[in-house]
Amino acid sequence: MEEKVTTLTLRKFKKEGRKIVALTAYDFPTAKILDNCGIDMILVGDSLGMVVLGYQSTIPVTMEDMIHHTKAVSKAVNRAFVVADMPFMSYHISKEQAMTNAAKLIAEGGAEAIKLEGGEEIAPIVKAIVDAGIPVVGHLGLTPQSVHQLGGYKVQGKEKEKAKKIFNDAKVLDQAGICALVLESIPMELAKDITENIQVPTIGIGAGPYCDGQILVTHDMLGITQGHRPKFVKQYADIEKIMIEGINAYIKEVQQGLFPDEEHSFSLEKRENK
Ligand SMILES: Nc1nc(=O)c2c([nH]1)NC[C@@H]1CN(c3ccc(C(=O)N[C@@H](CCC(=O)O)C(=O)O)cc3)CN21
Ligand SMILES: CC(C)C(=O)C(=O)O
Ligand SMILES: [Mg+2]
Repeated sequence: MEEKVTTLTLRKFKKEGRKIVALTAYDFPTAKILDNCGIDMILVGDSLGMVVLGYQSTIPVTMEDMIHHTKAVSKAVNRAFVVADMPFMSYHISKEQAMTNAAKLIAEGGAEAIKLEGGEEIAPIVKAIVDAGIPVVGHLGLTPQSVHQLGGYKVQGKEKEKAKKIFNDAKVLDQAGICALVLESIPMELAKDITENIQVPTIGIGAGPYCDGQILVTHDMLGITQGHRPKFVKQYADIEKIMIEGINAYIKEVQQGLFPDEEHSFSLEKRENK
């Protein structure tokens, strides 16, 4: 197995121009498969709410949800860098609350870093968490926890002034000590500019090819997302089709009395049955 991925590895990858490959996971088997494939970073995203809990946004996701799923993921992972999203309003009320919640995701959840959304306005909180010894990943551009303020899941930073603000936020977060920065749904030119002007690696999602790494929601790229899939997603497999085939075959065999057969049943006589 390749060496454990740490914050130092991420920095080294950026320097060497080796792309950082990231995906999301919310459960033990998925995390195990991603880790065995050699994915560099696994994010327990609050997209959990939309992808596996059936919510309309990431806003209802709680600290309890995040700890629960982070535990499952961290138990599965040997090599990848495990990052957990801080959920909506878990880092805004006070520095103390933010630090307590970050600590829970690390100590109880087993994450190695936490991610939070926002720029300059949350930089003091980022710095406090980093100073406490917890690696922090930033997240700029389309920040889904602010969906109501943004007026929908729209591309951010298209206007010159907005782009300037995002660039400045990236610089401020870099200064505050983040270990990586997620850039979501921004023009590729802006992502390139940020990537070339901060010290830590950028991880893009809908942010073009010039980022130091890429992330997607695993359910989107494997084709099991129910409902809307963002435009920036490329689908690499159709797992839903495979699931439907398997489930339909099972339904048919049970209805026709073909399953279970002798091979999958126990009997008093045949001792070799497991
Ligand atoms: N399944 C899923 N995939 C994700 O990537 C994802 C989530 N859920 N939930 C949390 C956030 C929300 N994200 C989203 C959600 C929707 C769009 C979206 O619908 N975008 C429009 C583009 C709008 C525009 O042109 O400005 C699209 O049509 O894709 C984008 C990102 C990304 N994250
Ligand atoms: C889309 C990624 C970056 C995320 O924040 C999530 O999965 O929650
Ligand atoms: Mg998120």
